[in-house]
Amino acid sequence: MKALAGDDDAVALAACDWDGVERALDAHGNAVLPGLLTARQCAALAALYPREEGYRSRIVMARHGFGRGEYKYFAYPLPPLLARLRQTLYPRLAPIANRWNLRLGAAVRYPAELDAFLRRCHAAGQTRPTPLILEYGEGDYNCLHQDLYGEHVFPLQVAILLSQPGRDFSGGEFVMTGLSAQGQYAEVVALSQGDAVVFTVNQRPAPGRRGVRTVAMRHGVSRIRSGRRHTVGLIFHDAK
Ligand SMILES: O=C(O)CCC(=O)C(=O)O
Ligand SMILES: [Fe+2]
Repeated sequence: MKALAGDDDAVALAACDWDGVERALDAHGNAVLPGLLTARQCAALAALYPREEGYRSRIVMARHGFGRGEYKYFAYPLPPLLARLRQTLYPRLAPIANRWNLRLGAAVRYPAELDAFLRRCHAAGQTRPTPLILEYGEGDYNCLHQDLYGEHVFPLQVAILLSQPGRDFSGGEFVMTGLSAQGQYAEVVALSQGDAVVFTVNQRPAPGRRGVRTVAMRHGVSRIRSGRRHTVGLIFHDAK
């Protein structure tokens, strides 16, 4: 077996400025992990899209009112790189998720390891894997949404841009909105190929006039102006 520590993504994760990530998540509800994947890893993942095997379902977004474009949910076992990233990202994010719940007055606490959290999901009937790969062509977009799949929700998720902006596609920006008592705002998260964005699934705490304010977040993708854009999404809770 290839040594975990020798893999590019493990090195990239270890090199991340996790204090900076935590500060950005607290301030904005999203944070970029630059260069999480190499161009070669991105290309290898994007090349999985047209394959028949390895998936549990394919969703044509326009059929469900989700926007335009399509995506596929991976089946278990996940591609090894994605399984490893889901396993190694989770323990970095669980302490942040727990601190957020404390501030929001939510009783749920997340175990330190992904396997323990997935056992909780599976016991509640959330057994279907949620990691996914998306493909957008010219004119496609992803409506603002929240990836909630049942009672158990891990409050942070990750998306990785596999395509190179300017070369493979134009437009197609990752966007987030936040809604609170202080109004609604929108944010564009600039990503390069191989960058990951960690972002709020549902609600996040923010400083308010009287203590903590709850900000309800949604994410989506603006219209692809030209070319083709692929992303991978890592959601930590499984689906019913
Ligand atoms: O394509 C994107 O950048 C966003 C995909 C998405 O909605 C997700 O990963 O949950
Ligand atoms: Fe999503």
